[in-house]
Amino acid sequence: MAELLTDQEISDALTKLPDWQREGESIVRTAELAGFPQAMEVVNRVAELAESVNHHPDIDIRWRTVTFRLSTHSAGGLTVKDISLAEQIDETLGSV
Ligand SMILES: C[C@H](O)[C@H](O)[C@H]1CNC2=NC(N)=NC(=O)C2=N1
Repeated sequence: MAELLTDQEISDALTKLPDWQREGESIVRTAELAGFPQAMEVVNRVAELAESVNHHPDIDIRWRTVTFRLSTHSAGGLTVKDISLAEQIDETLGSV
């Protein structure tokens, strides 16, 4: 099972994830897309990513605003899996 990250490790990781914020034992990012179709495109791409790494974000979709929340449920907090998927989500958002 992935090891929990320390507070310092989380802070360090977030310096490279400027669009993400820590909220307790999660990291959260909200993105505004051009419209609902684009929002669903991003969500579907992230769903494929999540399946490929077997690590899944909580996703909140409100028209063109999508919020991703990451935490490693099995570890009860933040692990490298969350940081890695956040980086991949940023790449996906950067490509739409
Ligand atoms: C059995 C399966 O590997 C686990 O339930 C996976 C699925 N996706 C997951 N996603 C997240 N965010 N945390 C987990 O602990 C997790 N565990």
